[in-house]
Amino acid sequence: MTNRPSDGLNIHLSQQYSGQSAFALNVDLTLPNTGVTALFGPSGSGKTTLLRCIAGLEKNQQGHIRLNNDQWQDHHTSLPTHRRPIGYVFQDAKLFPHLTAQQNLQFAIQRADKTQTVISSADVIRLMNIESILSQYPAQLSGGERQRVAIARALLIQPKLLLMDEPLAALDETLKQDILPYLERLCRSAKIPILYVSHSLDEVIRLADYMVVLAAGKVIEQGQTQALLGKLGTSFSRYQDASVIIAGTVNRQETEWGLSWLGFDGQAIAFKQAGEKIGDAVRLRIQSRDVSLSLSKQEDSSILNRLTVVIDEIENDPKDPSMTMVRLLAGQTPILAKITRLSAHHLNLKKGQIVIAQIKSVAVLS
Ligand SMILES: Nc1ncnc2c1ncn2[C@@H]1O[C@H](COP(=O)(O)OP(=O)(O)OP(=O)(O)O)[C@@H](O)[C@H]1O
Repeated sequence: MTNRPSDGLNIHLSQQYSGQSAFALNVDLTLPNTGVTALFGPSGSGKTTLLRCIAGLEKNQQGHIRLNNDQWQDHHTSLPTHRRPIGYVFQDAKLFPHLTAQQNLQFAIQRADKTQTVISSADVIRLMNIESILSQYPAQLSGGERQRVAIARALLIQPKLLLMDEPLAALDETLKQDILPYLERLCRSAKIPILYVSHSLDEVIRLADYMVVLAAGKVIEQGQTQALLGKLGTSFSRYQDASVIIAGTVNRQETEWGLSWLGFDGQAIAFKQAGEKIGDAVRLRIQSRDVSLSLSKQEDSSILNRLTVVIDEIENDPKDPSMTMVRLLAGQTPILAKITRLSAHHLNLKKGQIVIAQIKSVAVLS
């Protein structure tokens, strides 16, 4: 195989562990060179191993890794970890315990690639909101604060690629919710690609532009987050909380009722106000179990959101004979509705049919 220079992160890797686990990682991926790519998959599917290979931390890894035109590894050579321009954030913060937060950051600044500035110290401190804790030692910080310092430290290395391995996994639910907005701001503003390992569909939906799903060391699904979540027959469409993302612009507000409307693909959907203004770009999460279907607009229903949609595909749930998933298109935007097979039969639902999607509840993502 010939390797042509290309944009993005190009990973062609195999790594084998012998012994009891006998695990093999085999991936061939070209990932976007901006935005967040989530590595998703069950425990033991190889997500951490893949990150470690990219970082050059695994022995015996075979293949090539290239970011844009920089070759980190090929069949002949492999850059040692310290020469790969990466920032790495682990589950637990791994700060130096004998150094203050400020000194931990200073350590990164000294090691930084002086030829490029991804982010300034001032910006990172503001983005992670750590100004007031800089003089503290790690033991004096909460888990969430430690993790924010660890993320800042990884960025101040001025990496060309940021690797994040379940950065929220060690935090309780409240701390997770506290730190997610910082991560969101970072992910939206960073000019470098971020590879983000997570078990949590919620995190992935909020943060990732692109997704790669691993199972038993192989890539089983990949694509733009919005498109992949809106597909049938994937691991996501069979999730208990299968969801889609609707992205659009706020075009109406009724503050008296505490509601905003998101315009997308010629339609509008109401959601609970969450501080957004007219003209803001917002993404909403819609769970398939919150979508019901009717053949006509029921004006006497309490449900506000009634979208005119076309049935694109119908799939019976292979694990639950009572349920059916229906893929709908609102313009070009896919929406999934999880309904009973009996209802689908009674309504005689067919591909191409125009129906009304009634959406009960909508979560604001950003
Ligand atoms: N040093 C090692 N020696 C032998 N087997 C290993 C080694 N490191 C990882 N493995 C095996 O490789 C497989 C993949 O592990 P990995 O940690 O990459 O999975 P993961 O998807 O990140 O899992 P989790 O979500 O639980 O962190 C597992 O079966 C694991 O036991």
